[in-house]
Amino acid sequence: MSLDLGSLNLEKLGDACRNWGLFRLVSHGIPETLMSQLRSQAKNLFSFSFETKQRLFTNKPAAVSIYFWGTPALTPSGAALARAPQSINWVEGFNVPLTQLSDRNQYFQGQQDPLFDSFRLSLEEYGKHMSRIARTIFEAMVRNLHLDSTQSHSDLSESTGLVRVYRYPKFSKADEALGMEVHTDSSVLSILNEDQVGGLEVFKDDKWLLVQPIPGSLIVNLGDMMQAISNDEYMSVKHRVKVNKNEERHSVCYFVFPGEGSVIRSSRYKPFTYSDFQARVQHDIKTLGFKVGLQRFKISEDA
Ligand SMILES: O=C(O)CCC(=O)C(=O)O
Ligand SMILES: [Fe+2]
Repeated sequence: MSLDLGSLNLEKLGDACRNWGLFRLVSHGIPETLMSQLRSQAKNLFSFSFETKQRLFTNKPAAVSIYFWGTPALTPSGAALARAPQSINWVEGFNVPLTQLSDRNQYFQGQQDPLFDSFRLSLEEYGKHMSRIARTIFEAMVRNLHLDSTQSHSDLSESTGLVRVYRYPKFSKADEALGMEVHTDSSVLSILNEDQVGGLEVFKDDKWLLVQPIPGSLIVNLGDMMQAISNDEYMSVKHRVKVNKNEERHSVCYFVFPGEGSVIRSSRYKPFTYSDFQARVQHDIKTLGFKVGLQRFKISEDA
Protein backbone atom coordinates (compact mmCIF):
# COMPACT_ATOMS: atom_id res chain seq x y z
CA MET A 1 0.00 0.00 0.00
CA SER A 2 1.63 3.19 -1.17
CA LEU A 3 0.57 6.70 -0.17
CA ASP A 4 1.57 9.98 -1.68
CA LEU A 5 2.34 12.67 0.93
CA GLY A 6 1.87 15.45 -1.62
CA SER A 7 -1.79 14.50 -2.10
CA LEU A 8 -2.77 12.34 0.84
CA ASN A 9 -5.88 10.34 0.14
CA LEU A 10 -7.72 10.10 3.48
CA GLU A 11 -9.67 7.03 2.55
CA LYS A 12 -6.60 5.13 1.43
CA LEU A 13 -4.76 6.27 4.57
CA GLY A 14 -7.60 5.06 6.80
CA ASP A 15 -7.71 1.77 4.96
CA ALA A 16 -3.96 1.18 5.40
CA CYS A 17 -4.10 2.13 9.09
CA ARG A 18 -7.08 -0.13 9.81
CA ASN A 19 -5.94 -3.18 7.87
CA TRP A 20 -2.18 -3.02 7.94
CA GLY A 21 -0.91 -0.54 10.53
CA LEU A 22 1.80 0.26 8.02
CA PHE A 23 2.20 1.86 4.62
CA ARG A 24 4.78 3.01 2.14
CA LEU A 25 5.21 6.74 1.69
CA VAL A 26 6.31 8.40 -1.54
CA SER A 27 6.57 12.06 -2.62
CA HIS A 28 7.65 12.88 0.91
CA GLY A 29 9.93 15.74 -0.13
CA ILE A 30 13.18 14.41 1.33
CA PRO A 31 15.99 14.59 -1.20
CA GLU A 32 17.28 11.11 -2.04
CA THR A 33 20.81 12.44 -1.46
CA LEU A 34 19.99 13.24 2.18
CA MET A 35 18.44 9.81 2.73
CA SER A 36 21.39 7.90 1.34
CA GLN A 37 23.97 10.26 2.85
CA LEU A 38 22.57 9.63 6.31
CA ARG A 39 22.67 5.86 5.82
CA SER A 40 26.24 5.95 4.58
CA GLN A 41 27.43 8.27 7.39
CA ALA A 42 25.81 5.91 9.88
CA LYS A 43 27.55 3.00 8.19
CA ASN A 44 30.88 4.75 8.65
CA LEU A 45 30.15 5.46 12.31
CA PHE A 46 29.67 1.76 12.90
CA SER A 47 33.15 1.05 11.59
CA PHE A 48 34.75 2.79 14.60
CA SER A 49 36.03 0.52 17.35
CA PHE A 50 33.66 -0.85 19.95
CA GLU A 51 35.35 1.32 22.61
CA THR A 52 34.91 4.50 20.57
CA LYS A 53 31.26 3.70 19.93
CA GLN A 54 30.63 3.07 23.61
CA ARG A 55 32.16 6.42 24.40
CA LEU A 56 29.62 8.35 22.34
CA PHE A 57 27.47 10.22 24.78
CA THR A 58 24.65 12.64 25.03
CA ASN A 59 24.86 14.92 28.06
CA LYS A 60 21.24 15.71 28.68
CA PRO A 61 19.45 14.99 30.90
CA ALA A 62 22.46 12.97 32.11
CA ALA A 63 25.51 11.52 30.42
CA VAL A 64 24.30 8.37 28.68
CA SER A 65 25.89 6.37 25.95
CA ILE A 66 23.94 6.57 22.70
CA TYR A 67 25.38 3.25 21.56
CA PHE A 68 23.64 -0.07 22.14
CA TRP A 69 23.90 -3.62 20.84
CA GLY A 70 22.04 -6.91 21.24
CA THR A 71 18.73 -5.29 22.10
CA PRO A 72 16.77 -2.26 20.94
CA ALA A 73 15.00 -2.05 24.35
CA LEU A 74 16.29 0.98 26.21
CA THR A 75 15.56 2.55 29.59
CA PRO A 76 14.10 6.08 29.66
CA SER A 77 17.61 7.45 30.13
CA GLY A 78 18.72 5.65 26.99
CA ALA A 79 20.79 2.82 28.46
CA ALA A 80 20.22 -0.66 27.04
CA LEU A 81 18.13 -2.93 29.22
CA ALA A 82 19.83 -6.07 30.42
CA ARG A 83 18.13 -9.04 28.77
CA ALA A 84 18.29 -12.79 28.89
CA PRO A 85 20.94 -14.08 26.46
CA GLN A 86 18.42 -16.12 24.43
CA SER A 87 16.78 -12.92 23.28
CA ILE A 88 19.91 -11.31 21.85
CA ASN A 89 19.04 -9.37 18.73
CA TRP A 90 21.51 -9.34 15.88
CA VAL A 91 21.79 -5.57 15.82
CA GLU A 92 23.83 -2.60 16.99
CA GLY A 93 22.74 1.00 16.92
CA PHE A 94 22.85 4.61 18.04
CA ASN A 95 19.95 6.21 19.80
CA VAL A 96 19.81 9.95 19.11
CA PRO A 97 17.13 12.17 20.69
CA LEU A 98 16.72 15.07 18.28
CA THR A 99 16.05 17.95 20.66
CA GLN A 100 19.57 18.98 21.54
CA LEU A 101 21.07 18.14 18.22
CA SER A 102 21.81 21.72 17.26
CA ASP A 103 23.94 22.10 20.37
CA ARG A 104 27.16 20.55 19.15
CA ASN A 105 28.42 20.05 22.69
CA GLN A 106 25.66 17.62 23.50
CA TYR A 107 26.82 14.89 21.19
CA PHE A 108 30.08 13.34 20.15
CA GLN A 109 32.02 15.47 22.59
CA GLY A 110 35.77 15.27 22.18
CA GLN A 111 35.48 13.45 18.84
CA GLN A 112 37.98 14.88 16.39
CA ASP A 113 36.81 13.06 13.29
CA PRO A 114 34.77 15.43 11.04
CA LEU A 115 32.38 12.54 10.35
CA PHE A 116 30.69 13.16 13.69
CA ASP A 117 29.88 16.73 12.84
CA SER A 118 28.64 15.94 9.36
CA PHE A 119 26.47 13.15 10.73
CA ARG A 120 25.04 15.54 13.32
CA LEU A 121 24.24 18.12 10.64
CA SER A 122 22.54 15.59 8.34
CA LEU A 123 20.51 14.28 11.23
CA GLU A 124 19.40 17.78 12.09
CA GLU A 125 18.23 18.31 8.52
CA TYR A 126 16.60 14.89 8.42
CA GLY A 127 14.87 15.48 11.77
CA LYS A 128 13.13 18.59 10.37
CA HIS A 129 11.73 16.54 7.51
CA MET A 130 10.62 13.83 9.92
CA SER A 131 8.74 16.33 12.13
CA ARG A 132 7.01 17.79 9.09
CA ILE A 133 6.02 14.37 7.75
CA ALA A 134 4.86 13.02 11.11
CA ARG A 135 2.69 16.09 11.77
CA THR A 136 1.14 15.98 8.29
CA ILE A 137 0.30 12.29 8.56
CA PHE A 138 -0.95 12.58 12.14
CA GLU A 139 -3.31 15.43 11.28
CA ALA A 140 -4.68 13.49 8.35
CA MET A 141 -5.27 10.53 10.68
CA VAL A 142 -7.10 12.75 13.18
CA ARG A 143 -9.35 13.90 10.34
CA ASN A 144 -9.91 10.38 9.09
CA LEU A 145 -10.86 9.26 12.61
CA HIS A 146 -13.05 12.33 13.21
CA LEU A 147 -11.23 13.07 16.46
CA ASP A 148 -11.31 16.43 18.21
CA SER A 149 -8.24 18.12 16.78
CA THR A 150 -7.63 20.43 19.77
CA GLN A 151 -7.73 17.55 22.20
CA SER A 152 -5.51 15.32 20.11
CA HIS A 153 -2.96 17.99 19.18
CA SER A 154 -0.59 17.13 22.06
CA ASP A 155 -0.96 13.40 21.47
CA LEU A 156 1.94 13.86 19.09
CA SER A 157 4.84 16.07 20.09
CA GLU A 158 7.72 16.66 17.69
CA SER A 159 9.98 17.56 20.63
CA THR A 160 10.00 13.86 21.59
CA GLY A 161 11.41 12.81 18.21
CA LEU A 162 14.33 10.45 18.21
CA VAL A 163 16.31 8.66 15.55
CA ARG A 164 17.87 5.25 15.81
CA VAL A 165 20.37 4.13 13.26
CA TYR A 166 20.83 0.41 13.03
CA ARG A 167 23.35 -2.00 11.63
CA TYR A 168 22.27 -5.62 11.27
CA PRO A 169 25.44 -7.63 10.66
CA LYS A 170 25.30 -10.51 8.22
CA PHE A 171 25.15 -13.92 9.83
CA SER A 172 25.79 -17.29 8.21
CA LYS A 173 23.17 -19.01 10.36
CA ALA A 174 20.51 -16.51 9.43
CA ASP A 175 17.70 -18.89 10.38
CA GLU A 176 18.88 -19.10 13.95
CA ALA A 177 18.82 -15.41 14.82
CA LEU A 178 16.64 -12.38 14.39
CA GLY A 179 17.90 -8.88 13.72
CA MET A 180 15.04 -7.67 15.85
CA GLU A 181 12.53 -9.86 17.58
CA VAL A 182 8.76 -9.59 17.10
CA HIS A 183 7.34 -6.40 18.58
CA THR A 184 5.00 -3.50 18.12
CA ASP A 185 6.47 0.00 18.43
CA SER A 186 5.47 2.01 21.50
CA SER A 187 5.50 5.27 19.54
CA VAL A 188 2.67 7.22 17.94
CA LEU A 189 4.37 6.89 14.56
CA SER A 190 7.62 5.35 13.34
CA ILE A 191 9.18 6.24 10.00
CA LEU A 192 11.74 3.94 8.49
CA ASN A 193 14.40 4.62 5.89
CA GLU A 194 16.11 1.37 4.88
CA ASP A 195 18.73 0.29 2.38
CA GLN A 196 18.08 -2.27 -0.36
CA VAL A 197 19.01 -5.41 1.59
CA GLY A 198 15.54 -6.02 3.04
CA GLY A 199 14.57 -8.03 6.09
CA LEU A 200 11.65 -6.19 7.65
CA GLU A 201 8.61 -8.45 7.92
CA VAL A 202 5.07 -7.73 9.07
CA PHE A 203 2.56 -10.13 10.55
CA LYS A 204 -0.69 -10.14 8.64
CA ASP A 205 -3.44 -12.78 8.54
CA ASP A 206 -1.27 -15.26 10.44
CA LYS A 207 1.60 -14.94 8.00
CA TRP A 208 4.93 -13.13 7.90
CA LEU A 209 5.23 -10.90 4.85
CA LEU A 210 8.43 -9.29 3.64
CA VAL A 211 8.30 -5.53 3.18
CA GLN A 212 10.05 -5.12 -0.14
CA PRO A 213 12.62 -2.28 -0.08
CA ILE A 214 11.94 0.33 -2.75
CA PRO A 215 14.53 3.08 -3.27
CA GLY A 216 13.46 6.55 -2.22
CA SER A 217 10.34 5.45 -0.34
CA LEU A 218 9.79 5.46 3.42
CA ILE A 219 7.86 2.96 5.52
CA VAL A 220 5.51 4.42 8.12
CA ASN A 221 4.27 2.19 10.89
CA LEU A 222 1.75 2.91 13.58
CA GLY A 223 2.76 2.47 17.19
CA ASP A 224 0.78 1.51 20.27
CA MET A 225 0.01 5.14 21.14
CA MET A 226 -1.68 5.64 17.77
CA GLN A 227 -3.75 2.50 18.29
CA ALA A 228 -4.93 3.83 21.67
CA ILE A 229 -5.61 7.34 20.33
CA SER A 230 -7.71 5.81 17.55
CA ASN A 231 -9.78 3.80 20.08
CA ASP A 232 -8.45 0.63 18.46
CA GLU A 233 -9.74 1.60 15.03
CA TYR A 234 -6.17 1.62 13.76
CA MET A 235 -3.67 -1.03 14.69
CA SER A 236 -0.04 -1.01 15.70
CA VAL A 237 1.55 -3.62 13.51
CA LYS A 238 3.56 -6.61 14.72
CA HIS A 239 6.88 -6.74 12.93
CA ARG A 240 10.38 -8.18 13.11
CA VAL A 241 13.66 -8.00 11.23
CA LYS A 242 15.34 -11.02 9.68
CA VAL A 243 19.10 -11.13 9.29
CA ASN A 244 20.78 -11.73 5.99
CA LYS A 245 23.32 -14.44 5.26
CA ASN A 246 25.37 -12.46 2.80
CA GLU A 247 24.95 -8.79 3.45
CA GLU A 248 24.68 -6.47 6.40
CA ARG A 249 21.71 -4.14 6.50
CA HIS A 250 21.41 -0.50 7.57
CA SER A 251 18.31 1.41 8.50
CA VAL A 252 17.45 4.76 10.02
CA CYS A 253 14.29 4.84 12.07
CA TYR A 254 12.48 7.90 13.47
CA PHE A 255 10.08 7.60 16.41
CA VAL A 256 7.71 10.23 17.75
CA PHE A 257 5.70 10.11 20.97
CA PRO A 258 2.96 12.00 22.84
CA GLY A 259 3.96 15.22 24.59
CA GLU A 260 5.40 14.88 28.07
CA GLY A 261 2.57 14.55 30.58
CA SER A 262 -0.05 14.45 27.85
CA VAL A 263 -2.86 12.10 28.92
CA ILE A 264 -4.08 9.65 26.29
CA ARG A 265 -7.84 9.39 26.55
CA SER A 266 -9.42 6.53 24.74
CA SER A 267 -12.71 4.70 24.95
CA ARG A 268 -10.79 1.42 25.15
CA TYR A 269 -8.12 2.23 27.72
CA LYS A 270 -7.78 3.81 31.14
CA PRO A 271 -6.28 7.29 30.86
CA PHE A 272 -2.50 7.06 30.82
CA THR A 273 0.57 9.06 29.85
CA TYR A 274 3.37 7.78 27.70
CA SER A 275 5.60 7.70 30.82
CA ASP A 276 3.08 5.40 32.54
CA PHE A 277 3.16 3.17 29.50
CA GLN A 278 6.94 3.15 29.28
CA ALA A 279 7.31 2.38 33.01
CA ARG A 280 4.94 -0.58 32.60
CA VAL A 281 6.86 -1.86 29.56
CA GLN A 282 10.18 -1.59 31.41
CA HIS A 283 8.73 -3.46 34.35
CA ASP A 284 7.31 -6.26 32.19
CA ILE A 285 10.54 -6.65 30.25
CA LYS A 286 12.52 -6.89 33.48
CA THR A 287 10.20 -9.31 35.21
CA LEU A 288 8.65 -11.33 32.36
CA GLY A 289 11.23 -10.86 29.62
CA PHE A 290 8.75 -9.35 27.17
CA LYS A 291 6.50 -6.37 26.62
CA VAL A 292 2.79 -6.87 27.32
CA GLY A 293 1.92 -3.42 25.99
CA LEU A 294 -1.50 -1.84 25.60
CA GLN A 295 -3.27 -4.82 27.14
CA ARG A 296 -2.08 -3.55 30.53
CA PHE A 297 -4.25 -0.44 30.22
CA LYS A 298 -7.30 -1.98 28.61
CA ILE A 299 -10.67 -1.29 30.20
CA SER A 300 -11.84 -4.75 31.07
CA GLU A 301 -14.61 -5.81 28.70
CA ASP A 302 -16.61 -7.70 31.27
CA ALA A 303 -16.45 -4.98 33.93
O1 LIG B 1 15.26 -1.67 11.05
C1 LIG B 1 14.10 -1.91 10.77
O2 LIG B 1 13.74 -2.21 9.62
C2 LIG B 1 12.99 -1.84 11.78
C3 LIG B 1 13.40 -1.39 13.13
C4 LIG B 1 12.27 -1.47 14.11
O3 LIG B 1 11.32 -2.16 13.93
C5 LIG B 1 12.32 -0.66 15.33
O4 LIG B 1 13.32 -0.02 15.59
O5 LIG B 1 11.33 -0.64 16.06
FE1 LIG C 1 9.77 -1.55 15.29
